[in-house]
Amino acid sequence: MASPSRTTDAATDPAPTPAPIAVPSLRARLPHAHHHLLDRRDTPRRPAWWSERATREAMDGTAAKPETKLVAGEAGYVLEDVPHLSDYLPDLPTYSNPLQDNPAYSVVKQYFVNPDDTVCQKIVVHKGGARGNHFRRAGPRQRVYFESDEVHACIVTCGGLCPGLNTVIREIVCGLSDMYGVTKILGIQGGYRGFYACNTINLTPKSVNDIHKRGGTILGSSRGGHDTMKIVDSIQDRVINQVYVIGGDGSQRGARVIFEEVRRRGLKVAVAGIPKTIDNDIPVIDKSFGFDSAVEEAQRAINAAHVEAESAENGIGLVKLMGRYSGFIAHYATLASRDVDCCLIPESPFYLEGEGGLYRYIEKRLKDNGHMVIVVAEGAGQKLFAETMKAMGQDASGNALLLDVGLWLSQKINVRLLEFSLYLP
Ligand SMILES: Nc1ncnc2c1ncn2[C@@H]1O[C@H](COP(=O)(O)OP(=O)(O)O)[C@@H](O)[C@H]1O
Ligand SMILES: O=P(O)(O)OC[C@H]1O[C@](O)(COP(=O)(O)O)[C@@H](O)[C@@H]1O
Repeated sequence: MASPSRTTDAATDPAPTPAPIAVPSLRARLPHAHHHLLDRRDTPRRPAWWSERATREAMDGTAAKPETKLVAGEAGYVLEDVPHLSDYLPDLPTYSNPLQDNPAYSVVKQYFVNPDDTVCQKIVVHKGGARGNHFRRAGPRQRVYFESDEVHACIVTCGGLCPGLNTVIREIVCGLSDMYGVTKILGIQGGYRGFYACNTINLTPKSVNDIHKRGGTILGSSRGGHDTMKIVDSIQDRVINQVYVIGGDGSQRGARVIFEEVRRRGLKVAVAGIPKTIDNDIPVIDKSFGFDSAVEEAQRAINAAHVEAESAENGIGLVKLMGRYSGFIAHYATLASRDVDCCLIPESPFYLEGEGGLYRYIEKRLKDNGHMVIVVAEGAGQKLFAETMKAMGQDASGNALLLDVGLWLSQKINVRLLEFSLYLP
């Protein structure tokens, strides 16, 4: 996507010499927690969200087909339901929700989520059309399946980092403790392998009080190491009955197989997945946590690139942002910043040469404006150079590692600029 051109009188200036592309190194300037936005090659490999790998696997035909719990209704209504304890333990007793003792309870009209509430996949439908796919609405129910003093919960964070992980951990601990009267909450350290290979820590509202001010996850995270049997053995040995998994698509697939094993063993263990993606590429939910921070931080990088580009004749600021398979961070940061001339995202293929190509556009912007800022999402243009560079392989969780579009593009543009300088007016 290219933003509208800004016109200046730069074109009337004497022919400037092309400046090298400024790829601002903001690592030193940004708070530690945000370095990954710019270049995270030296940080633990980050995840791919379900839409990424699921899409890829669906395309390669390698996707496992888990059984989906479908409930058909009238007029084409289909509920894609969540697997639940009561599917295989039908006679479980239920209890009234302790939230009824919450001071807020009496003053709010519709306090609990109606068990039949669903969220529809498509907002826009035709009046005569089918009602389409729906999903179970999340939120507190009037009746619950655990008594407060029976609950032994655990929390694990897996896969890539995302701003807000500690806030989510804190909210689970404080919510369980203060609102549901739960006293036993374990933190599993180091991701899935922590169930069988690491220590656990007791989590209390006091111990998590300040953690939301820190980046990363206080529990640590990891890729790979999902040994379902060992994990469920550990859950059984520790008499855990609620498992909260905070993580991306890989983590949620892991949570699903844990639940399938729990079901196979007939255990009364609830497994809850809290979706994490910095990319905000999950349909149905309003916004994924961490996305706003990412966009905000990205704008700082763009701003710095703009300052550098503006200070050099024919300066180009090239900012590589996160986004393997989705350009939301790049796109939103571009729209918010107003300093970006061109935004390249994975969803929209681009090419270099010829009419409508990137080179022509760069030449025009430099002629018109004397400098420009390009934002490129990490996954943009991969097809363009995949053949000329060596494939990078996979990370420990099986996510494909991407080639560095930032480096490739800056080299390409630098070479082109040298040629371009030959025929600048
Ligand atoms: N299909 C799967 N089955 C079981 N575990 C999985 C699966 N895919 C990923 N995992 C596990 O989930 C964890 C996180 O996955 P990863 O892809 O690294 O990050 P993310 O959850 O952020 O996508 C890893 O420990 C990985 O081993
Ligand atoms: O650590 P890596 O492999 O460079 O991961 C980078 C990729 O992970 C992502 O951040 C996705 O992670 P999420 O799990 O937060 O959605 C992409 O946007 C990004 O391009």
